[in-house]
Amino acid sequence: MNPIQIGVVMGSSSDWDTMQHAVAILQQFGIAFEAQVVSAHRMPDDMFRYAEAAAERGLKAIIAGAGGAAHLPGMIAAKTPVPVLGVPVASRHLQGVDSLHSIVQMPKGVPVATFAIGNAGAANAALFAVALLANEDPALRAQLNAFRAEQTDAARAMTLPVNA
Ligand SMILES: Nc1c(C(=O)O)ncn1[C@@H]1O[C@H](COP(=O)(O)O)[C@@H](O)[C@H]1O
Repeated sequence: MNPIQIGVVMGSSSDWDTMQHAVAILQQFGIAFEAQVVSAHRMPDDMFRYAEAAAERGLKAIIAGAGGAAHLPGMIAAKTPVPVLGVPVASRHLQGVDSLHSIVQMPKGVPVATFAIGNAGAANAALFAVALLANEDPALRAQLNAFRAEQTDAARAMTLPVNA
């Protein structure tokens, strides 16, 4: 079996609706990944252990999704040199603006690559992880190029009611 390359973590199982879009992309590209709930707030010791072990375990990137006071991506980034891709999950009361601000406003020196709120952000975080891996993997690069070409064809084929 291929060693796990990408870790997907989220603060709660309630984030799955969003984070499944990251997982779907990783599956589509055949990336070996793991997905689990790890909360900085509710299970800080587990979160520290996960982050501390990530580099040695060979993870190439960690996609971390959380909502509200979304400290998970930043706290993981504080404990590992492995690149952390943060996904703001839409929150019930503030629609994810709180999540976005919590993730994006990291202090200088501890970066988290921050994506858009919600499903598209989750998918893009996974595509970004694929792009990172593709730097060292020509077959994966070809797969990514094919994905992009399909997307271009689909956009070119778009029609509008006014032209029908
Ligand atoms: N932001 C965090 C963290 C964290 O950052 O450690 N742990 C849980 N949460 C978030 O709390 C929200 C509500 O969680 P529940 O639905 O379990 O109450 C979720 O979006 C989760 O990411």
